[in-house]
Amino acid sequence: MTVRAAVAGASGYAGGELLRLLLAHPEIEIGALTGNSNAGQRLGALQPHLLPLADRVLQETTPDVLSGHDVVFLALPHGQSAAVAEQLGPDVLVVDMGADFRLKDAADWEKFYGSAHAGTWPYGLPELPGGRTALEGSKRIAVPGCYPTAASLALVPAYAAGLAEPEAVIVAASGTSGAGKTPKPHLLGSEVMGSMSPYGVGGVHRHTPEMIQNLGAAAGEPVTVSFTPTLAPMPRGILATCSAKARDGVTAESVRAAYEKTYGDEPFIHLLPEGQWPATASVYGSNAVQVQVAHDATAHRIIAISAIDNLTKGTAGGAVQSMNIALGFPEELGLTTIGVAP
Ligand SMILES: NC(=O)C1=CN([C@@H]2O[C@H](COP(=O)(O)OP(=O)(O)OC[C@H]3O[C@@H](n4cnc5c(N)ncnc54)[C@H](OP(=O)(O)O)[C@@H]3O)[C@@H](O)[C@H]2O)C=CC1
Ligand SMILES: CC(=O)N[C@@H](CCC(=O)OP(=O)(O)O)C(=O)O
Repeated sequence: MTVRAAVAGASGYAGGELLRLLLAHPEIEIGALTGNSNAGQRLGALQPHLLPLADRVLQETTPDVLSGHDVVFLALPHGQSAAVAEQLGPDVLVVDMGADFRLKDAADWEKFYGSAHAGTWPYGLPELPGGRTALEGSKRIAVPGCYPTAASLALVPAYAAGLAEPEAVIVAASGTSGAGKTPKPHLLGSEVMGSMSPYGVGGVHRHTPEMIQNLGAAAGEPVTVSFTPTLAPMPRGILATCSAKARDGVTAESVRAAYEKTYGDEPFIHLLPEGQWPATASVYGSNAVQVQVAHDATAHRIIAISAIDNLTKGTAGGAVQSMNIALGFPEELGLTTIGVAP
């Protein structure tokens, strides 16, 4: 069954990565491609790596242009999706790659995003407990943020198994594409190259409530999260170093067993052999997630580290994986766990 998909935000990084994946998806026909300031431009001028689509011209992002598709992907800035989504019929699968529908708590949304909460859609992280069931047959999907994807996949097994105290510390490094394509002074090559720097420090980053939501659901109790993002001099990738105090009686063996049980059958999550550590280079361009976990016996902390490609599993790959589940396709269709090296 071939489905016709439109992509709003096709000129951006998330939209470009999505199109790269959709071009390799055997059941997708690519329909309308839309933009904002770049409407009227050839895609080849904006996304030169997408050769088969080079002569397609971006249209305005309007309900008329987006209607008549089976699936509509929204890769728009925060706060722009709700107005578009409400114009699309209930039979269309709408996959929002922005943040608008990720949070359950309206007060959290208002505090971190500073606007009225649009609502909550099924959350596109199938590997969470109950995650697949929530997506099956759904017509609306909220794709997670890239940092919450990495951090949640690192720590959820520990919380779901009751091994960790409800106080997580997460420090994650992201490549610059996480900030989108719109030019910003702190993203100039001369600012980023050869340097790493923190930002959004002190519990103010907007992904913090999303992590709290995911970890709290897994733990069955509120979990506090201290999250510090850092910017790394690379185009793609997130390395999330996450830790929590271990509960009494927890051992290296019980931690390892919980992660093996949780991730043993997951198609995209690779729990690395003991002694091997995740690296962003290993998941470049792939939907794979590398995870490793250790028990620090001296500090009695669980240390869980994950690596993802922020644009693939962290955005577009997660969107395609969730779409596959919603439409009843094999979950891995059009996605790869094969990276690019060196
Ligand atoms: N980059 C990443 O790693 C991740 C991104 N996301 C999310 O995906 C979404 C897109 O991000 P990203 O691709 O990085 O951002 P970009 O800045 O690279 O792209 C933004 C896209 O949205 C379009 N756009 C901008 N303003 C409007 C508007 N008012 N109406 C309609 N379209 C508009 C732009 O069109 P034009 O160029 O024509 O102006 C462009 O196509 C965001 O919500 C982001 O949070 C989620 C997870 C990770
Ligand atoms: C490096 C960098 O700036 N990263 C972005 C994360 C972008 C992202 O994936 O999240 P959303 O989908 O919620 O925008 C940031 O920290 O704001």
